[in-house]
Amino acid sequence: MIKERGLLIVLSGPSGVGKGTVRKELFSQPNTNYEYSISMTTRNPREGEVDGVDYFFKTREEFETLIEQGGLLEHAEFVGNYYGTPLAYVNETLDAGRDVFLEIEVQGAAQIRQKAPDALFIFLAPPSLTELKDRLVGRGTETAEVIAKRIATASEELEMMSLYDYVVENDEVTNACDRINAIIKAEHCRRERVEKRYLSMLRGE
Ligand SMILES: Nc1ncnc2c1ncn2[C@@H]1O[C@H](COP(=O)(O)OP(=O)(O)OP(=O)(O)O)[C@@H](O)[C@H]1O
Ligand SMILES: Nc1nc2c(ncn2[C@@H]2O[C@H](COP(=O)(O)O)[C@@H](O)[C@H]2O)c(=O)[nH]1
Repeated sequence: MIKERGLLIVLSGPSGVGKGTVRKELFSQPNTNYEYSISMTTRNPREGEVDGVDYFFKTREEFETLIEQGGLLEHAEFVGNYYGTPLAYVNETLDAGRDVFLEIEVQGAAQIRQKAPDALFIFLAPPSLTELKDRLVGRGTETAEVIAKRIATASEELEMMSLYDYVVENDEVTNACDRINAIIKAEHCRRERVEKRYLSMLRGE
């Protein structure tokens, strides 16, 4: 029997909305049934960030070589730094029948929409623009200049919301996680139904 390929789950949304916070909460839950794909970036590590855990930190030269070699499923330049998803890890994990969870910005998500339209696309939205700004400033990890650039980019990012399968408001982290888990569960049920229908059609039933 052919092993069913895993589901590619893409969580995206503007900088500061809480993607990382929600993702960490999802992965801390006992029954999490998907694998996190660690991204590559040329950004400098923040205090406490660990290479190979939070990101694979690369130089621009290393990153550009990876692009040339076709080693990335998607990549984007975001506020002066490259970010990208390693292709081999995603393919190997999906081929093994495991779901893969990506936490990426919107340009990368749009590339995946082209390459893997059967992925599940979830947009994490802020309760308001003011709250988004407050979260970005409150995190305190970027300079005022970088925060301003990220906020300026956020308006364009919010315009991409309608291209997603689902929009989840991140009002409270636990609520957002419950909604995301419910969406993933529903998507699995939907795929099972489609597969059953297809198989019974093949059998001429
Ligand atoms: N539901 C929430 N309510 C209040 N604060 C939140 C919520 N979710 C996240 N935050 C806070 O907002 C800030 C930004 O969150 P986080 O770093 O997870 O965002 P992000 O979308 O991953 O950002 P980036 O795209 O820049 O990496 C953090 O200080 C986090 O603690
Ligand atoms: N297109 C991609 N975007 C990614 C990836 N990994 C993270 N990100 C997104 O970049 C911004 C900035 O991240 P930060 O850690 O500097 O705050 C944020 O929206 C991330 O979600 C990736 O592989 N590809």
